[in-house]
Amino acid sequence: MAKQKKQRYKTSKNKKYQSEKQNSKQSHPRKSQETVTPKANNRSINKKNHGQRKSTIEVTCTGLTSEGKGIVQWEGKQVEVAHLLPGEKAEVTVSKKGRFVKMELKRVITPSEDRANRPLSHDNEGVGCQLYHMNERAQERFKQKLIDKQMKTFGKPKPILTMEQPYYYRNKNVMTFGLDNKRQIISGLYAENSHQIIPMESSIIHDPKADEIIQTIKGMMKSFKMQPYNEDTGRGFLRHVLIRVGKKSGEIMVVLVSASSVFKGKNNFVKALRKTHPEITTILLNINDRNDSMVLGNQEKVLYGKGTITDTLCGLEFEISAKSFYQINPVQTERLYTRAIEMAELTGDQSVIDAYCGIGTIGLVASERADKVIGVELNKGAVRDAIRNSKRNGVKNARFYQGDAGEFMVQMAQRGEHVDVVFMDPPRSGSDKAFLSSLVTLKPKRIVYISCNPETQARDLNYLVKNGYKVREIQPVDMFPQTNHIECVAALDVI
Ligand SMILES: C[S@@+](CC[C@H](N)C(=O)[O-])C[C@H]1O[C@@H](n2cnc3c(N)ncnc32)[C@H](O)[C@@H]1O
Repeated sequence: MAKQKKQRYKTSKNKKYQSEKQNSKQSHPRKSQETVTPKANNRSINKKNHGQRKSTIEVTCTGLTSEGKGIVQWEGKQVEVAHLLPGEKAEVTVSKKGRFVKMELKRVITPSEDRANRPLSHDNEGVGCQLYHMNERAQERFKQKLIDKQMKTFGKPKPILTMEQPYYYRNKNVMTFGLDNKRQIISGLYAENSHQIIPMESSIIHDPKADEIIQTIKGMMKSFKMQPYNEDTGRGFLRHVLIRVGKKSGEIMVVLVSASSVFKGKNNFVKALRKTHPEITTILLNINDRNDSMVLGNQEKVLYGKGTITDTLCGLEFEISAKSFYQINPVQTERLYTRAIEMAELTGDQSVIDAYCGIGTIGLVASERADKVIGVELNKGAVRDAIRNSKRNGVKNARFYQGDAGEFMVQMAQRGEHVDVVFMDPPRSGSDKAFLSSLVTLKPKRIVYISCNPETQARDLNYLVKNGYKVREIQPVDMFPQTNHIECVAALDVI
């Protein structure tokens, strides 16, 4: 049954992009035949005036930033150009505002061998994918180089675990709704560092069914007289739609994020949406009347179904609420957890902590090789999910606690508790002093540190290395192909 449901997702789009590893011998159809006489300097082609100075120039890319943007030297300045690769010659538009220079890629004249075999911008499908323009081998090299550099003081990291089919992998989509300047409803992602919505109908990393449901909702809004929310005026209803897909179970959750709890025509809307998409298993209304950049608010109403979805990971079943953290790439998550648990060298008689445990995934998967597991997590709903997941999978040796992981560790250290192995998987900001200092006081034999931000991970590893640990192994995992994000696991042993 689950297999049947999963196969429904295999639309023609899934077939559009095949792994480049399978096609590596193909020629590069995008290689331009144009020849351009090399110039010593980046030169100006034409100039327009629109209040601010804007012109088109020809440039050569000399390197990459750590975010994967091309570097161009221009008028004594180093300027970043998104989607440009080292060695490439290209036409870019330049605009200047005071001392600030902005360049946007117009046309690549001489493409690099590292360029991916796809159009520069195809219906905005690469929005949010900073490495959309790089082929798979180049992405692998780029990420390996970054992680090698970031971790060099701790030893040489292992080769990054890349994904066989690095497309349509996300199990969660969040799209923002608004009006364009013709007052037409649009859905898309915010542009970098702004709240301007870039409309997009599909993405090379989204689940195609989730993208399809979002387009259906956008199409329904007019007939239901549902207005998108306007952040400036505070008027309108629909802010975002969040979709979660159980890639193995086939279950689908739709969360309508609104600015108010008054949802006129709610029953008919739900009925019409389910009629078009009978595959949706639950629909929720989340009310977010805040002014910050958080997508979800605190209030939640279940409009249809049980309010959660279930999915299978590493052979266990997990129930997931709308607000709980759940890794977005399940294929690579299984590889990440498998490596992390291997690196922990569990023997079955150890006492294990799963810090920042979310819905309990790592701890529950590791539980069969541990004497006992203690999980700690800040998000109340996620802890509820973890306890439910423990029961659901018949795990008897795991306990989950709600609270700040740092405070929890301080209390454990004060009580002088014994811990053998600690898994820690903090948010992007990394861990804090309270957590780290109590960790070294508890002195587990082994620490396995999982992180989606190598910069804060390196900072925290540095603290642990200065306080009695040595790094034994570092394993990067490509959890986020096409983007510049990297996941990394480090195993440390007490000295
Ligand atoms: C990167 S996620 C990892 C979750 C889980 N380990 C997994 O693999 O799904 C980080 C988790 O830390 C939680 N968190 C954030 N700050 C925390 C804190 N101070 N104490 C405990 N948990 C926290 C978040 O709610 C989130 O569930």
